[in-house]
Amino acid sequence: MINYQIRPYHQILIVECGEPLVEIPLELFSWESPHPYARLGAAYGEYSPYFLRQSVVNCLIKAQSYLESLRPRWRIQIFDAYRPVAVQQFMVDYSFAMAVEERGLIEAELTPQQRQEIWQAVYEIWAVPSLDEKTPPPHSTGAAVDVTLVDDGGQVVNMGSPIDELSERSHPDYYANSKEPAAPEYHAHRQLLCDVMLKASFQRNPKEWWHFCYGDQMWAWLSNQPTAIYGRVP
Ligand SMILES: C[C@@H](N)C(=O)N[C@H](C)C(=O)O
Ligand SMILES: [Zn+2]
Repeated sequence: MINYQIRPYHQILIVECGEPLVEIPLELFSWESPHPYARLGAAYGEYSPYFLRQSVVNCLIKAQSYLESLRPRWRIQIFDAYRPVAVQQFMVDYSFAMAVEERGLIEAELTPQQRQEIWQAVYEIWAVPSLDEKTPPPHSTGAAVDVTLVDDGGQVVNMGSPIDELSERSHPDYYANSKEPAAPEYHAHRQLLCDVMLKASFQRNPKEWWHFCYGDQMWAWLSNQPTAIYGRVP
């Protein structure tokens, strides 16, 4: 295994609590249809991407209600939630192919160094599609959710970078010290999202402004819990 694929949260023991995956009550939230990864051809099988563990859905409902108390009629937009390992693999491969194309390269002609640099960029933000039960990708546990905000006029709020961008702009505090004129606005939006999610017991991925979790290994690691309560959904 290459170094950049090892995550510190993978050392956390999983004591699976057996809670079911349930459908997110989408009427309370904003969401995209068709789902962004399904549109690319990702196959979800038995569940849709809009499923999460029961307690995670409860937290998400709390976050929505905190948001409304601060910003009436604003909505949390659910970009992605449950993701089978096969979809994780599909998106990692897609992301690699896009990164090759953006660099003006051809996959069959990549040097080992180019290949390694691109995989490193991909795995900066994507979890490895591991089938090992001790190291599940966060979304395959039904404990992770990628979200943004929609304002009272129904517009997606500008966070300064799109979800899933392979760049430093994805770092939650990227705009905290930026000189860009709109930086304070972007940072405030990211903070608002983070505040309502953390108040509802989620933790935020230190590398992505949009990824939040409750009950998985990343959450346990970030909140100093001895164990995670959700492993890969069977
Ligand atoms: C890339 C993003 N959509 C995401 O979900 N990243 C985390 C780390 C993951 O792949 O689980
Ligand atoms: Zn995520």
